[in-house]
Amino acid sequence: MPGIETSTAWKTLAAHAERMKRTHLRDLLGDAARNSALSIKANGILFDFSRQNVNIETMDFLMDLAGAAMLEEKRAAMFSGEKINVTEGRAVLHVALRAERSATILVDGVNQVPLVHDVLDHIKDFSHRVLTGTFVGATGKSLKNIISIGIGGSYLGPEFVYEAIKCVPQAAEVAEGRTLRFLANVDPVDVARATKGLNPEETLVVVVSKTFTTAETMLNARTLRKWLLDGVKGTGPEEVIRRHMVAASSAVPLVTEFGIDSANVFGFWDWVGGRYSVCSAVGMLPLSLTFGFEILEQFLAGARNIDEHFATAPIRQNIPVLMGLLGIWNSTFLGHESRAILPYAQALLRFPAHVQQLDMESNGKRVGLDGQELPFQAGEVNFGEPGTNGQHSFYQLIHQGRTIPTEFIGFARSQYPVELPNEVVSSQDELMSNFFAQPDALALGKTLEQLDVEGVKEELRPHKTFPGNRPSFSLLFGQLDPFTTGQLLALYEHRVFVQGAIWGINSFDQWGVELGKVLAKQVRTQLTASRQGEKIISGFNSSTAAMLNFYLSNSSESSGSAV
Ligand SMILES: O=P(O)(O)OC[C@H]1O[C@H](O)[C@H](O)[C@@H](O)[C@@H]1O
Repeated sequence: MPGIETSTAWKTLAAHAERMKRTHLRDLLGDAARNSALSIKANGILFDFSRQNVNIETMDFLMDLAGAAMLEEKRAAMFSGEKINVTEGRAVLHVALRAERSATILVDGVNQVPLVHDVLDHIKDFSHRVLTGTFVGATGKSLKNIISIGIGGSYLGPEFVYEAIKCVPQAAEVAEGRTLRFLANVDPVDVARATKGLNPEETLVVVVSKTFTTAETMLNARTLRKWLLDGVKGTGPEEVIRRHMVAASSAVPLVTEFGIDSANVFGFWDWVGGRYSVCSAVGMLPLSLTFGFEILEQFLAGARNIDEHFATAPIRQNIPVLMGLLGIWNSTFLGHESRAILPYAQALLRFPAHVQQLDMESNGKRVGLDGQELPFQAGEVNFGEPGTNGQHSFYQLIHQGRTIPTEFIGFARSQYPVELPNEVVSSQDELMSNFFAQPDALALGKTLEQLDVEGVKEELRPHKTFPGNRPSFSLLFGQLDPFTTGQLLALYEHRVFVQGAIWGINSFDQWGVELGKVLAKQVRTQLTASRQGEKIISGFNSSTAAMLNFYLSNSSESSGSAV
């Protein structure tokens, strides 16, 4: 099939983009009919994209592009369990992780949904036993601390959801007196941070790894196995591991080889990509052990709610489809290479980091499905911080430096309202005043003439000018709770799918992370030899060899300061 760039829809959009580059959001936003057409309400969410550099015609052309890319057919293929991850021969079924018990999704003729619910039932039962003190540590103490070891997709999603849900009062109540910490980095400092102040006798370690071979995770798992064996006395090592270590993995034989009881392995399947695995045991296990399964069920229901919307809503009214098409428009047609994710909710502080992996590992590709080099760039640089913090940090660049499409995520109600008697607004209204103001500041900007009228000194006017015309969209929800957290997760997962489908790439492999791992193996071998007295560093270019020499000669305490 010829690349999407050969389609009429693509060429029409490319020509249209040249015209749209000459329009300004100041003028576009003056058209109330346009604005109301570029805003939809669905599933309790308001999605306003009137501050994108688009008019009604642009949206028509983008719909044509979706048709030319066979977006709806590709979406149906994903939902029906076709092996759309062609380079790995796998289905892509994170939607099955939150499917209703009664649903049927076949892979190789086998319904996967009952398998999903078996594991969910197992998690429900196990977390209930831990939370009620029926399953206890080897010395009889209740397991009130959880350390979840995992990296990449086995860490970022669960951490984002943990931070979001821990701010929900009902969840905070269940988690009272409990600790959940994540250990991702192989930096020994992360081990120290994760274990600091915890009693191993009261700690359950959850090893989360799809492959159970990831170097960092396995070293951290061995490190914490030793920490447990050193710290839990009076019983044999097998009992200590059986009582204090469990796993979420799709590689059950490797887990049992490690020493973890097969009864305490919570499986998932090759059709769950790491960065799409939050709704599998990867997230559900550590989070249920902290907040209880019932709260996590609401999270799954939220994700399912958006799955249904994505699968069935007409594409013009379909939030992830619109988000994805606008992503294509901004990056491919208008040339904006980055985007900023700005949740006006402190509880979403780790959401941008999750989206970073989800989007950049999925769509940061150089070839199409057919292996041909793409004639355009795929993927964007994603970054972000909660508002208003970001405003006091990098918004300067967004307002007056580069043009970076921004994504504002806000909530109508706070979980912890603060209303001081002598303040003009509540803290939530103060926060949201910024949420509503920033998109207009970016879109409308401020002209020299306005500054003149305001009496600003002439020499300062250029410095105080805001060009405006900087696109953004706004997603507004009722309240941040487990359900809306699930909705948000699924919206962004499906947006990634839409962009990958239009670009014609495989969003579900990640060969780009392999080369560095292979080279690290070579360095590891050299470091082992050097530590055993081998004087010669070989097999590296002179730059790496010099850095290794510097590292080795400064790495013992007696070698003093490195510089
Ligand atoms: O879950 P694991 O198999 O340990 O993988 C952890 C992570 O490492 C890999 O290198 C990939 O880049 C990620 O997509 C993955 O999530």
